Amino acid sequence: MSGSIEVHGLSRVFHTTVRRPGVAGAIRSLVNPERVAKHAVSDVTFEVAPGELLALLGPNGAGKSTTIKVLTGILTPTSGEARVAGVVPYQERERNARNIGAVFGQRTQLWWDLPARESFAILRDIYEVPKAEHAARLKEFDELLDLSSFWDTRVRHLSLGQRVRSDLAAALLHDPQVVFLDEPTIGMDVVVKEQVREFLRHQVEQRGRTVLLTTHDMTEVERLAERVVLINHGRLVLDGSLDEIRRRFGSTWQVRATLADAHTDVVALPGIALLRQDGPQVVFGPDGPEAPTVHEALKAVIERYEVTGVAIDEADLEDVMRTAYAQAGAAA
Ligand SMILES: Nc1ncnc2c1ncn2[C@@H]1O[C@H](COP(=O)(O)OP(=O)(O)OP(=O)(O)O)[C@@H](O)[C@H]1O
Repeated sequence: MSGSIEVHGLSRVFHTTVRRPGVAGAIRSLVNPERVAKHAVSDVTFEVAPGELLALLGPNGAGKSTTIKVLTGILTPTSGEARVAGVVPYQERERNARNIGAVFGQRTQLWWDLPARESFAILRDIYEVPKAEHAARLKEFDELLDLSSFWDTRVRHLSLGQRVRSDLAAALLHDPQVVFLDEPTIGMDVVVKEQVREFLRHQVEQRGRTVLLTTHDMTEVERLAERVVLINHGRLVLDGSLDEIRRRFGSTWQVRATLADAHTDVVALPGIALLRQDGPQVVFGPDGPEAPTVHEALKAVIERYEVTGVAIDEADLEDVMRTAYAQAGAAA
């Protein structure tokens, strides 16, 4: 489908040789190398709808970059299949390259010794973008990313934040439907991070681009993604909303309410336990694995009781993800 990402039963195994210890071991490794198989991605299936931003999450070494490399046509899967905007990326690399933009936060795709603006012009020629279209898009990107203050400086002299903003513009100048971002804001200061997030939101909401994002920054996930796919040890552990992740792994919220009438008979609600009552002050918490999210609980409490004030305490997403990774790791 146009603009969608489809991944079905995707697996990628890397074969590496291990060196045996000691001199004798090294000689034996040369004569008879010991090969080990690393299952970087195992039977992963998910889809991203056109115009959706999905965060692909997981601890270091989970298989996120390997998945993105297959989807950008850099790697061929060992088994399973993938389609990006209807194209099998590793079979039709050039066609796929026209439909996608990719930014890898850890390395640049720009010409190191050229000013970014010259790289943009080269990319315009490579992708055969009409001049007026290119100029209009560059103007839009400049307004959002403030590129003109540094686009005449050689890329090797740019700060990290300036370089990644240039990379983002370069990746999107040919107007791709699908964008892959592998840790785009890694190492950036908070102001530039926010600018980049605003830009990405604009690209999804106003331009309808499909974005697959990997990040270890949970604030980024909260700001940008409605849906996340969580992988660990190469296997898909969860595909759902942030609320579902919170519900499964972050059951540490509390809803504190002040009742209008201190004599109200307070009872537990479905999935919500009454933790404490002290006169008009009542505290509710989650009851069991099927407990609602803190926002659903808040709604249930104020619908059921007449209250003069409420407050919520919520586990932050970093804590929730730590629990998710630990539990997923144990299960994998
Ligand atoms: N070319 C390769 N050869 C051998 N093993 C590899 C290769 N590329 C990746 N791996 C292994 O595959 C696993 C998944 O790596 P990948 O880079 O996809 O993880 P990741 O989720 O992107 O991690 P991070 O968050 O640290 O970037 C790791 O164990 C890694 O060592």
